[in-house]
Amino acid sequence: MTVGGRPVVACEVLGSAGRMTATIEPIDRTPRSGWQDAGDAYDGRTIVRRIFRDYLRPRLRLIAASITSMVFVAATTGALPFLLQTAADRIFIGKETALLWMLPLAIIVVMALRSLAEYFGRIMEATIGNGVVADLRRALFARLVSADLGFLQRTHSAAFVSVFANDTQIVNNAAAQTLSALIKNTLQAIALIIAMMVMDPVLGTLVLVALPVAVMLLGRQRKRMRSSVDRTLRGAGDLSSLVSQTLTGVRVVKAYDQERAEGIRADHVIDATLEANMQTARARAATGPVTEGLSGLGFAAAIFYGGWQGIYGDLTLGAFMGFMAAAMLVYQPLKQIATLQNALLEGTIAAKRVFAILDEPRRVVDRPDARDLAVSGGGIRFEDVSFSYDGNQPVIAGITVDIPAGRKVALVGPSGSGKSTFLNLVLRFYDPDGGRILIDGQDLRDVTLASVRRASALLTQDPVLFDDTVAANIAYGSPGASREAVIEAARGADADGFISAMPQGYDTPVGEAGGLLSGGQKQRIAFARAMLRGAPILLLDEPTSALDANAEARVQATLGTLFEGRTVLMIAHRLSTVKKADLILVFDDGRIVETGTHEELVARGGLYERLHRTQLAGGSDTGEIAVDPASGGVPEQI
Ligand SMILES: Nc1ncnc2c1ncn2[C@@H]1O[C@H](COP(=O)(O)OP(=O)(O)OP(=O)(O)O)[C@@H](O)[C@H]1O
Repeated sequence: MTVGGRPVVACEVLGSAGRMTATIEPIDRTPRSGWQDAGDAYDGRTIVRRIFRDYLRPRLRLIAASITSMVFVAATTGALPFLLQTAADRIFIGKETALLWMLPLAIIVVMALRSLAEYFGRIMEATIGNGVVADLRRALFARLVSADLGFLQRTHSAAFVSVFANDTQIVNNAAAQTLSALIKNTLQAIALIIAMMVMDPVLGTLVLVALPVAVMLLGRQRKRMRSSVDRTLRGAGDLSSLVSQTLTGVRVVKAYDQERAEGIRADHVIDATLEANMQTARARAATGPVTEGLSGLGFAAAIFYGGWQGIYGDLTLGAFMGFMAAAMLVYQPLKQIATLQNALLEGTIAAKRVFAILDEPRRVVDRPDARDLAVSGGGIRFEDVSFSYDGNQPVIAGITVDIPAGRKVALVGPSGSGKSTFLNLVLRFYDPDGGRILIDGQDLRDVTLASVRRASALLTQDPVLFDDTVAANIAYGSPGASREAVIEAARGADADGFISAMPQGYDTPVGEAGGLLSGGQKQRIAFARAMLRGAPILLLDEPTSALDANAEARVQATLGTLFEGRTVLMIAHRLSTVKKADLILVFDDGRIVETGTHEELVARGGLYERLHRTQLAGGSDTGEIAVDPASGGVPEQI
C-alpha cells in the first residue's frame, strides 16, 4: 500500500475511544540536507587521495615505520618455504645433524623478531588510525558549530551525531587498519609469489592462474555492495534521528498513546537497515567461496603438476614441500586482501559523508577585512531589507526601520509574519538578500560575526540550558567570570534564592536540557546568563509566555532590571508587555505595517487596533491579544 508513492503500514491503535484501525505511514521524519546525498559527487579515488593528503601525510614517519615492520614480517613469511625446503632436503634426506640444531634456532630467532615487528606495527597502526579519527572529529565539530544555521536546520541533529560517531570510526577502519592490513598482506603475497617463482616458475604460474578471475569476480561484488553500504550508513543516521525525536517528545508520545505507532515507525527504519545490512553481509560472505574455490583449483593443479614432476621429472621432495608451503601460505593474504577491499569500500563511502559535511559551503562568514563591531549604544537600523529562506518566497519584504539605542521595542503580528526572522537577521544568523542592517551605523556584513554575537544576548521562550552545573550555565558565554559575578547576576535575575537552596548550590547539575529545574527556574538562570554577559542588545521571544501566572510574576519582576540601559527587541505575546514598550513594530506578511506606542496605534485604527479589539471582544482576561481571523491572520497570541 502506498500513499503519495510512499509505502504505508496498516496497524491497530488502541485509542481512548477503544480499539481502532489506523494507517500509519512510515514517514521519513528525518530532515535531509544536501550533504546526505552529496556523497555521489565524490569518487573513490578522490576520497582516498584526500584522506592520504590531509590525514595520512602528516603521519608519514609513523607510516614509514609501520611499513618497515610489515616488510620485515613479509620477508620472514617469504623465507619460511625456503626453510622448509632446506629442512626436507638437508636434514630429512641429507642427514646434516648440525643443521638439525641450527635451523630450529634460526627459526626461533626469526619468529621472535617477527612477533616484535608485528607488535610494534599494530601499535603504530592504532596510533595512526585513532589519530585520523580524532582529526576528523575535530574538523567535523569545528565545521558543525560554525555552520550556517540554515544548513544545520535542514538536517536532524542525530544524523550529524551518527556521522560523528559511526562514520568517522568506519573511516578509521579503512584508513589505517584496513590500509595497513592491505599493505601487509600484499607484501606477504608478493614475497610468497617471489618464493614460488624462484622455486618453480611453471608451478607458480599454475597456482596463480586463478588470480585474475578472482579479482574480476570480487570487483563485481564490490559494485553490488556500494549501494547497500550507503543505505546501511544512512539507516544508522535515520535510526538515531528517530530515537532522538521520540525521546525528546516522549511526553507527547505517551499523552497521545503513540508508543505503538512510534514502534511501527522504528520497525520500518530498522527493517530497511536490516535489509541493507544483510545485502552487505551476503556480498561480503560471497568473497569467501570465490577465493576458496579458486585457491582449491590452483592448489589441485599444483599438486598434480608437482607430483608428475616428482614421479617423471627431477623435482626433489624438499623443493616440492617448500613450494607447497608457499602455495598454501599465499592464499591466506590474498583472501585477506579480497575481504579487506570491502572494508575499504565502506570506509570511502563513510568518508564521502564526512567530507560532504566538511565541504558544505558557508555563506555567513567574516569578510577578509572585517573588523570588530564598535558598540556605542546598540542602535539598530534596517534599510530596505529583504530576505527569504528558500531564495523564492520573501519572508522579510523591504523593511526599513530605525531603532534608537536604549529603546524597548515590541514586535507583534500574526504567526508567520516574520518576527523571529527579524531577530535572526539582527543576530546575523542569515544575511539579507537585499538592503542592509546596521548596528550603531556599521553594516553587519562589514564586521566580525563574533563581535555581532557578543553585542547581543538572546532569550527564548524555552531557555536552553546545558547538562552542567548552575554556575557553568550562568557563566556560559562569559568565560572567566568570577563566582562573585555569577552570584551577582543570579541575584539580579532573582535566582539566587532557589539556587542557594539546592543541595550543591551553584554547583548543582541541572540535568539534560535543565530537566531537573522548573520552567521559571530555567528562565531565571537564562536571565542571569544574559545579565552576566552584559550585552547592550537584548533579543527576546517573550520569555514569560510559557510560564504559569506565579512563575511569570517573579520572572517579570526581574525583566525590568535586565532591560536597564539596553536596546531590547522582544517578540511580544501579552498585552501587558506590549503596553510597556517604547515602540511597537506591527508585522504583517514580512512587512512592518505600523509603528508607534500602544495608544498611538489603537488610535490609528489599523491592524494593531484590530488585534487589540479582538482581544477585548473575546473577553479574555489573560492579557493576551488574539488575531482577528477576519484580518486574514490565524487566531493566536501575539
Ligand atoms: N528556517 C526556516 N526555513 C524556512 N522557512 C522558515 C524558517 N523559519 C521560518 N520560516 C518561514 O518564514 C516565515 C516567517 O517565520 P517567522 O518564524 O519569522 O514568523 P513569526 O512571525 O516569528 O511567527 P510566530 O509568531 O509563529 O513564531 C514563515 O512562513 C515560516 O514558515
